[in-house]
Amino acid sequence: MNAADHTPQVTVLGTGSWGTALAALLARNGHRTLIWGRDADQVAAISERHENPRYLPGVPLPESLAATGDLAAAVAAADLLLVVTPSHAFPGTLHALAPHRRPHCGVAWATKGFEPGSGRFLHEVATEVLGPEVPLAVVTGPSFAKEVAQGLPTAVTVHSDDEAFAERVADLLHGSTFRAYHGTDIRGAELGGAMKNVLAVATGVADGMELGLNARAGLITRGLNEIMRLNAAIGGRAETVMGLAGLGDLVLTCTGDLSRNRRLGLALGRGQSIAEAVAAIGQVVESVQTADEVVRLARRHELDLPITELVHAVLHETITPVAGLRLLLSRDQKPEYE
Ligand SMILES: NC(=O)C1=CN([C@@H]2O[C@H](COP(=O)(O)OP(=O)(O)OC[C@H]3O[C@@H](n4cnc5c(N)ncnc54)[C@H](OP(=O)(O)O)[C@@H]3O)[C@@H](O)[C@H]2O)C=CC1
Ligand SMILES: O=C(CO)COP(=O)(O)O
Repeated sequence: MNAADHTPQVTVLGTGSWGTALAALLARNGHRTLIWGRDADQVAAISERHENPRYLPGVPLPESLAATGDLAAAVAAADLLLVVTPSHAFPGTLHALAPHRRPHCGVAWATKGFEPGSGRFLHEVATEVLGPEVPLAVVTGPSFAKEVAQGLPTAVTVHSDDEAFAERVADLLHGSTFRAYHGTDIRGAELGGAMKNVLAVATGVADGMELGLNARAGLITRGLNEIMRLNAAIGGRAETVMGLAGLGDLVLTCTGDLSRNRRLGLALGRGQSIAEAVAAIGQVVESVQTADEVVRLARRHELDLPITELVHAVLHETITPVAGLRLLLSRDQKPEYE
């Protein structure tokens, strides 16, 4: 965004619930905003009816929000790109945008997760695909798309190795009901956003089994401990875990029924199958893939993360939720902090 002679053009990639909510926010903040989606019907609905009936039904979108199905043109027009496709589509989205990106255009993403199959952080994927000179940032924190789209108060955080870029992205998002903080711990911020999705399945399972509020609080707190330990191992900052990207998003996702990851856990705790539950949710449920990658990362660092391991085993159907929680409760007594 080096163009002093025009207001910056922001292109959001992904017409799912979060991409649409963020694009609407940017447009309402007065920025020239274009959203790209792969589904022609969704693009037409956003352009013509100012609604995304598939992902945010009933929520009016600003008329100033433009939509397109032409990825090359959408990227070529952008001074800032905001990628909001799911983690499984993230590497493909970056490869698709790379040839069309203008040299000054930084890339941010609001995707939560890791590269499937390798466990690489998304900023590592982005650096490899785009090169080390491109400013990169992650937008993360406790933020249900529906509430943001409805204009309800929300706080997020934007992290980048390039502090000025993090601040610029946060500036574009910040508004009267949307507080955007910024920081420079991209690893810790990405880790928190990914891990909370896995831990939300565990609290969902416990709540689905009606194990009570004590169990829920215990799981959230011990889950936080798992984020703290893995975060220390990967070189993230401790304060990131205690902030919006860690504790904030963990609490939201473990307790809020708008969470798809929590809802997956609730369904499993009530005896439904994973396939049934995911189909009923009808949107991306990142934990299904992220659990594999967190376990891979933890094992690489020789860390024992029992709640994460339990969710991983439940999602692979190698243990039932009931047997898994019994196993968790029967673990040896130990100090609270190691
Ligand atoms: N929803 C929320 O409240 C929040 C979500 N996030 C994160 O944002 C990311 C996106 O999630 P969200 O918007 O909620 O997901 P949704 O399930 O609401 O939407 C997913 C969107 O991604 C599109 N998509 C899927 N695969 C591809 C692909 N290969 N290329 C292009 N587009 C693709 C889908 O298109 P199609 O309809 O054609 O399948 C759909 O538009 C996730 O990582 C999530 O964790 C973060 C914070 C809040
Ligand atoms: O990341 C989110 C809120 O911050 C959305 O959580 P779910 O993907 O579980 O719905």
